[in-house]
Amino acid sequence: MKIGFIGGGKMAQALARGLISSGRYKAENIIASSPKVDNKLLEEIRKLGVATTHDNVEVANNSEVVFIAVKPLQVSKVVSEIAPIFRRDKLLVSIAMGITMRYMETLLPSKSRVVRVMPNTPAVVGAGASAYSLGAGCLDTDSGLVHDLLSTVGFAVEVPEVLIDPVTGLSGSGPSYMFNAIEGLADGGVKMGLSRELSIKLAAYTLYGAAKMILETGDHPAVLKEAVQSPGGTSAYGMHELEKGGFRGLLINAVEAASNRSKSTGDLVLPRQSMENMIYEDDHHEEFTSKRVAIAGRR
Ligand SMILES: NC(=O)C1=CN([C@@H]2O[C@H](COP(=O)(O)OP(=O)(O)OC[C@H]3O[C@@H](n4cnc5c(N)ncnc54)[C@H](OP(=O)(O)O)[C@@H]3O)[C@@H](O)[C@H]2O)C=CC1
Ligand SMILES: O=C(O)[C@@H]1CCC=N1
Repeated sequence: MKIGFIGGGKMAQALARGLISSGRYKAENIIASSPKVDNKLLEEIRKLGVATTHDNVEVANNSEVVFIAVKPLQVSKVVSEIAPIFRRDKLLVSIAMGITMRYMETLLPSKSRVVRVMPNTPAVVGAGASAYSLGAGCLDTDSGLVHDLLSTVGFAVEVPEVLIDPVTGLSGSGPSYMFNAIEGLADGGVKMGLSRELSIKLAAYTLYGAAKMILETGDHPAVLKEAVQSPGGTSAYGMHELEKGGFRGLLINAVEAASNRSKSTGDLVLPRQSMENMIYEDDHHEEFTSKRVAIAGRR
């Protein structure tokens, strides 16, 4: 199986590393591209034994599975670039936040095989969580193929595309919330006299252990929580403080806000006939935001 990555950044590296270390995919069958000649990220991916190029079409020409691993606003440009050579013997797998399959399908020849995936950064250590959706042009075997590719970096599940934005708000962005949680727990440890180093380690093992218990016992989190809280004990006192601050409500809000942000990023990229109103190649944040506001105002 020949695999290509258009974009050689953090997620492409994580996925390439997983594919290779699974032993199921060979480094010599993987190629990645990025436009800059002195690209540090591309250098990193080359260290894995992966071939690199600055030519996206070369990647597509040499791959049966082409991952689109560029930032959302660059998707239009790179998919349009490879569209002239794209055939049904190739599978396009986009990991870009917010960009719908319908949009990518409009840029490609009809009946192209397109898959949309939302992975997350723990893929770097083989503990990723990915959800994927298949486009209308996909073959019956594509679900198994994508599942096999994503399983090399962790858990993978197929979902309808309408759920990809919520997945983005939860597991796609979730690692950042949890890094903050670890930092906060460690700050508490430091406040109470533990060293910074030990506090971070204890906090990380605590999240890791709690997650492992959920996955391995299959018990509901509420059951496991009750087992920690003895009547009048320390955990009930700590939990009361968290709830006074709206702990669970804040997490719900975070997932909702991030899901909506993913959806609105997709909405920004309108069908092809409206493209002349947009500056796709400019990923400057202010430009992006003001354009979004302008589009929202036109609705
Ligand atoms: N980071 C995360 O937690 C997650 C990210 N994603 C999605 O993954 C995608 C990639 O994100 P991430 O890896 O974090 O981003 P990075 O910025 O690390 O990587 C993006 C890569 O795309 C390259 N690139 C830019 N323009 C082009 C082009 N025209 N042709 C080819 N390559 C190009 C960049 O090269 P250069 O450096 O030279 O500009 C860079 O190597 C995004 O769409 C994001 O939404 C999904 C899930 C989680
Ligand atoms: O915040 C972001 O842009 C990416 C998408 C999913 C997780 N992080």
